[in-house]
Amino acid sequence: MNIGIIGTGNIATYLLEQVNSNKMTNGRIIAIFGRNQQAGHRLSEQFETDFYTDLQTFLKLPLDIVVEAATVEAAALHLKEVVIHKKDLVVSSIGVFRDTDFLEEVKTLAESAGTHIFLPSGAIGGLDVLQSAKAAGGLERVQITTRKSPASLGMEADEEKVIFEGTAYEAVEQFPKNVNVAMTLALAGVGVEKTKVRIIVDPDIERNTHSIEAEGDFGKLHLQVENNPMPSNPKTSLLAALSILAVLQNKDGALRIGN
Ligand SMILES: NC(=O)C1=CN([C@@H]2O[C@H](COP(=O)(O)OP(=O)(O)OC[C@H]3O[C@@H](n4cnc5c(N)ncnc54)[C@H](OP(=O)(O)O)[C@@H]3O)[C@@H](O)[C@H]2O)C=CC1
Ligand SMILES: O=C([O-])CC(=O)C(=O)O
Repeated sequence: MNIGIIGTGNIATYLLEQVNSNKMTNGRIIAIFGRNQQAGHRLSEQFETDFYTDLQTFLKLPLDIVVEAATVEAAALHLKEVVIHKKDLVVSSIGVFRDTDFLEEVKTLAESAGTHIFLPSGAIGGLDVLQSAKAAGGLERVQITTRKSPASLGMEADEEKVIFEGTAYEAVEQFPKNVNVAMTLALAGVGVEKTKVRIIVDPDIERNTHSIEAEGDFGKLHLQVENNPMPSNPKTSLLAALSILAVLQNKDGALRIGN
């Protein structure tokens, strides 16, 4: 499997280490696309991969799958092109699908190109439960409370404080680098308007903590993940990078676990 990555930051570097150096999948990252020349050339040398600043040249390579690990803005600019070039796609900046028309466009393009779009579970879990719970309708309520340190939220704070309460749609607009998880939850469950989000800054915690509650005909879900942040970007949890690695490991497997 030939893998390409969009982005030259924290998740991209982690995947290069695990895939190219530690051989944790049966594929190889043969190319990265980015705008940061310095980081791109450094990664290219360190992990024996090619670096491109021109998307069209990158997408002409024999890539089987492209992992977007950049930003919501970069995803909005580049995802459609990836699918038009008939590549499978893994999206990290899932907040981009807050624009549900854009999601429908990318999905329709993938259907006609015969490719697949993977939305990893990222820094949370429970998406299997939500999808099962709504399979016959009957999922009523979904809420996520995200608690992060001031460093993870990129702000100053001396005491615990609720800094946001609203819908997933509003949360992703205001915190595009911190609550992609709210968007993933919304897509798996009851949508961007009905998914409720609370964000708390807490100077006493070190882990990025996401608590999910859901209720419906199936019963109730309570799930809490306490994620270690990544050293090179404390906004991002290690589990988010691991979930992309797991997608790459499992994508072509004969056995599927979970719905
Ligand atoms: N789904 C989930 O659960 C989670 C998703 N995420 C999301 O994953 C994404 C990657 O995270 P992470 O690696 O930690 O972030 P980083 O900030 O470490 O890296 C982002 C990279 O994107 C690059 N970039 C920005 N704009 C563009 C562009 N227009 N074209 C090409 N490259 C661009 C940056 O380059 P430059 O140096 O030039 O700025 C940088 O290399 C983020 O959107 C993050 O919010 C994170 C955690 C959980
Ligand atoms: O990594 C996390 O804990 C969550 C995150 O940043 C996001 O969803 O964007």
